[in-house]
Amino acid sequence: MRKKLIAGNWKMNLNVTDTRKMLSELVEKNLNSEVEALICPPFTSLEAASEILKGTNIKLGAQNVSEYEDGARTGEISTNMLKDLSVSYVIIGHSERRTYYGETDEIVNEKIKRTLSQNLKAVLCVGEDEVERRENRHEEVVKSQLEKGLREISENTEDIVIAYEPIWAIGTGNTCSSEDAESMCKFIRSSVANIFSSEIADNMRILYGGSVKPSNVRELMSNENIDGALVGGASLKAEDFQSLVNFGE
Ligand SMILES: O=C(CO)COP(=O)(O)O
Repeated sequence: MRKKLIAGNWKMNLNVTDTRKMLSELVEKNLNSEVEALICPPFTSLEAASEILKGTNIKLGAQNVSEYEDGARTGEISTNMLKDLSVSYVIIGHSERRTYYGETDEIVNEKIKRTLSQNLKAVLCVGEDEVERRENRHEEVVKSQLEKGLREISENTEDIVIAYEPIWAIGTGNTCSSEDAESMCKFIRSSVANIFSSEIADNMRILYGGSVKPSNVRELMSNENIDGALVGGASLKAEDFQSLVNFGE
């Protein structure tokens, strides 16, 4: 049985003071222990977050990582630097990094290899844009992202999580319907089975992301192939994140 995962991707929001405030409130909340909770703050807040989350069941993640181990890579952050701060998950290949910072499938693949090699969990983001959806090319696009992103990976596949985030649903309030999200997550599971094996696919968690809110999380999580959510805007307040983890309660 796959344990549901609710992950908050804070993106470029909440400075250290705001992080301390939010997480100090969150650790006092009653969260469903059957659901894994993950917070991915900006790099600058990781140390503060690590201190506050220590001893809790709330996991800590990063929003990106370098594909290189160390060295002359100005502005980059390494897996070792993240592990030093008790980070256990890394979001890789988010559409905003692909769109605004030119991250290719090949770079994403290198980042995943680096992340898995360091025994960190990799959350691979895939998803089509509005034109690709309109032209009914969403399965073709996502299948290609999976095949290229997961190329030449054979170890630590249990540390891979997939996040299906249709770009047209991110930050728009235009959430993918529960039926369409389930259909795509089922397609992703089938694609992963072809890349690895049915056993690996059956055990791999597949999240949905794109305007998930406390008001729609329960319906989305009721689907067989949706194992959680990757949430942006609605993850920034402790009360909202508690509601997401408790599936709208
Ligand atoms: O990009 C997302 C999470 O990674 C989704 O963002 P929103 O929840 O704000 O639509």
